[in-house]
Amino acid sequence: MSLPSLQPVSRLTPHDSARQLAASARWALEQEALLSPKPALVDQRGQGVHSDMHLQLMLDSARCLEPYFAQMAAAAQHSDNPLYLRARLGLLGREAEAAMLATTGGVNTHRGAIWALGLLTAAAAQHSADGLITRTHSDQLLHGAARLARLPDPALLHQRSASKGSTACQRYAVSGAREQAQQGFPQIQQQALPQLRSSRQRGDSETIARLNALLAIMTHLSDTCVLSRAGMAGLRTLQTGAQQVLALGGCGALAGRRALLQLEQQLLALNASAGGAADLLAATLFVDSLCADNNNDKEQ
Ligand SMILES: CC(C)(COP(=O)(O)OP(=O)(O)OC[C@H]1O[C@@H](n2cnc3c(N)ncnc32)[C@H](O)[C@@H]1O)[C@@H](O)C(=O)NCCC(=O)NCCS
Ligand SMILES: Nc1ncnc2c1ncn2[C@@H]1O[C@H](COP(=O)(O)OP(=O)(O)OP(=O)(O)O)[C@@H](O)[C@H]1O
Repeated sequence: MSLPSLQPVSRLTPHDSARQLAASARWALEQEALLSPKPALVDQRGQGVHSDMHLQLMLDSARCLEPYFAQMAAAAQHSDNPLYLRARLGLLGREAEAAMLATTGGVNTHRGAIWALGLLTAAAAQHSADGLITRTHSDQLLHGAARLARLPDPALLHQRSASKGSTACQRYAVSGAREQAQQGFPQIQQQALPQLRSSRQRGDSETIARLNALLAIMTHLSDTCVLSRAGMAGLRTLQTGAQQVLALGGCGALAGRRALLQLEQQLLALNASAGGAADLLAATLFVDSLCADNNNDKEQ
């Protein structure tokens, strides 16, 4: 499952580049699902705490979302009215959620990921004028997605149904998936990308670098998946445990790996898993694969 290689730009039509961005978004979701061992999440070892999910379901879900990401990219290429584009993305995002639920038999495999990757795909497409995917800086891409996320979604002006995420945000007075995007994905910018790149630089394998990036996200994220299932005590356990793994040298060090497995046991006991952090890791891999400021030499 290798990263769809970026074609020589002169051969790309706008249609091709929208498809290529969508392929990269799907690739990022697949890489996140396959990455192992992720504490208490679905991975190649098993289901973690998710009795209703398994690896093949995550991969099927990623595949069914690809055409929606392509439509989001195409919408961004063809619209010069930001308000119209935001409305269109909301529509496509909800269609993508419906397709996901139809594919998985009603299981929420990727709701948060559709939101983050949808916005990032659209922002990347805005940088692909005339069909050329311009290699941009990650800050620019994250800020572009944030600008879109801050625009009003007309479908939500009059009614917004309560979600697990919004209920957790209110109950614990924290910000959730919506604010994470509106603020320019601070956990991607400040924790995940720097950790991914510093791990690579010190010679960690790509798998270890990605696991360390996931843990870096966990150290600061107010993950509403964890809050909904295990409350503030569960979130503290996650954040402290992730900090501990990184302080012990990360997942590539023996002490760090032991701490990671210990964290997993704690999360399993709490029935908690960091789905929001997993979504942001997929978004991180997508941004990293597109941006000129990466330093990766990927082993696939
Ligand atoms: C914004 C969304 C994610 C709503 O999120 P909300 O916080 O209300 O909670 P909900 O329980 O529906 O989903 C939250 C999901 O986000 C992820 N998540 C949890 N915590 C966080 C966090 N702090 N940061 C980022 N992601 C998180 C998890 O995967 C979780 O399952 C989304 O459902 C939405 O509004 N979709 C509409 C479609 C749309 O506008 N799309 C446009 C761009 S594609
Ligand atoms: N590898 C993964 N394993 C599990 N969840 C993941 C993974 N990658 C991303 N996620 C995210 O985690 C979320 C699922 O978490 P969770 O099961 O707590 O949510 P829910 O369906 O809203 O709640 P519940 O299962 O309690 O009804 C999905 O929206 C998905 O985006």
